[in-house]
Amino acid sequence: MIKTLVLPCKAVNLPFINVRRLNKVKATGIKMELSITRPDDWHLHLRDGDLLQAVIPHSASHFGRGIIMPNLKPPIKTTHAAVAYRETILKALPANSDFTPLMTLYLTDTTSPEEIKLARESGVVYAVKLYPAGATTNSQDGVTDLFGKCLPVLEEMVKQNMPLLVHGEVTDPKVDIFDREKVFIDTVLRPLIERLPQLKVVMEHVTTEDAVRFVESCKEGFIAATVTPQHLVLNRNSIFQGGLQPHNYCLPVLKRETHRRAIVSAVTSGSKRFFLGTDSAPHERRKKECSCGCAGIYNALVALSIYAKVFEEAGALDKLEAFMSFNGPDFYGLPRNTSRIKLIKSPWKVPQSLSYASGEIIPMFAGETLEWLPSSV
Ligand SMILES: NC(=O)N[C@@H](CC(=O)O)C(=O)O
Ligand SMILES: [Zn+2]
Ligand SMILES: [Zn+2]
Repeated sequence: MIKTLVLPCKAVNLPFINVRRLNKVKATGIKMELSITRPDDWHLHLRDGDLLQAVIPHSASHFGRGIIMPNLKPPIKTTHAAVAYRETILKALPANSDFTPLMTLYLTDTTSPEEIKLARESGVVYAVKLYPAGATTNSQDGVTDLFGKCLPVLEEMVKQNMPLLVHGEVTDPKVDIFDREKVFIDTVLRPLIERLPQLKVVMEHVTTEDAVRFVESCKEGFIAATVTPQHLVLNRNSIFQGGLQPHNYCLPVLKRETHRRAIVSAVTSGSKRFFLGTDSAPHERRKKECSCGCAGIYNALVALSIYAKVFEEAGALDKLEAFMSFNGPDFYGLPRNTSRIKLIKSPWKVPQSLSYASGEIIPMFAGETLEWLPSSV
């Protein structure tokens, strides 16, 4: 018998659901289903061109809204560009999708306070993204000196109540890659918050116990963090398991098991400071499987299944909905979604690869069987 743990749900269409499989589940009476408020993705790379067309149905089928990262080539540095990119995304959405892209601006050394006012007035830009120059994919135009170049902009962001989203790693090549998040907290984030305590900051894709402790130590409602599926289920061994695994390479790089456990404890504790941000970051296969592969894991297909598994294994399924669907909008001051989705405890196989016009994408956990199937209601 199927056991519904939460409340009744309205229909949503998820294109990759296999209805025959669903019927089989019901027929054989496999376990349970969860009904939860439709989640949002507070950290999403949708790219542009063919890749956008290929990936957008996956996110749009699961999520109500997505914070869209601005690290395109060229980056989305102005409100004008953000408005145009939003239009492109809306055009690429499947028919009948009501997915809402929440746009962001890419902070540079020369972003003006005026641009922040324009962003706020636009009504479609919800945050500004800090990429330390050289820290990650397409961050070349990022910030070289936050305190030296960006203080007037950050002060305007406080006035406009515009959150700063942070890729929290220093770029000094002398700092060990596994320590870059911790050093960033000590040398940039803590001083920033002391200087501008009213600034809202999201520490994106936290990967260490240090980051978890730091976020927990800050004032609730001002500092929060997104957490990816990969940093909840993989540790740094996964990058080297049986040979080099380019599809498990992302930034900030996966860390030790102790860090992974600290992140799991934090999110499953029920703290409001942590919320879902997949950091789904597609790259064409040849850009991952080459001598200098790109950082980024494509997890849009599997994210909800993985989050559910993590909360289930921690005995914290009752906290899953807040992490997925409440903490994010509450932090951003936006309404929670009103529609619902189901997660059904039923095995499903992740495709080996996804073909699209310019090549293929290898999804996270390609070819593996996962347990929780996101479903229409
Ligand atoms: N996370 C990643 O490894 N890559 C992201 C950039 C980012 O979020 O840092 C990308 O755009 O590919
Ligand atoms: Zn990042
Ligand atoms: Zn990202």
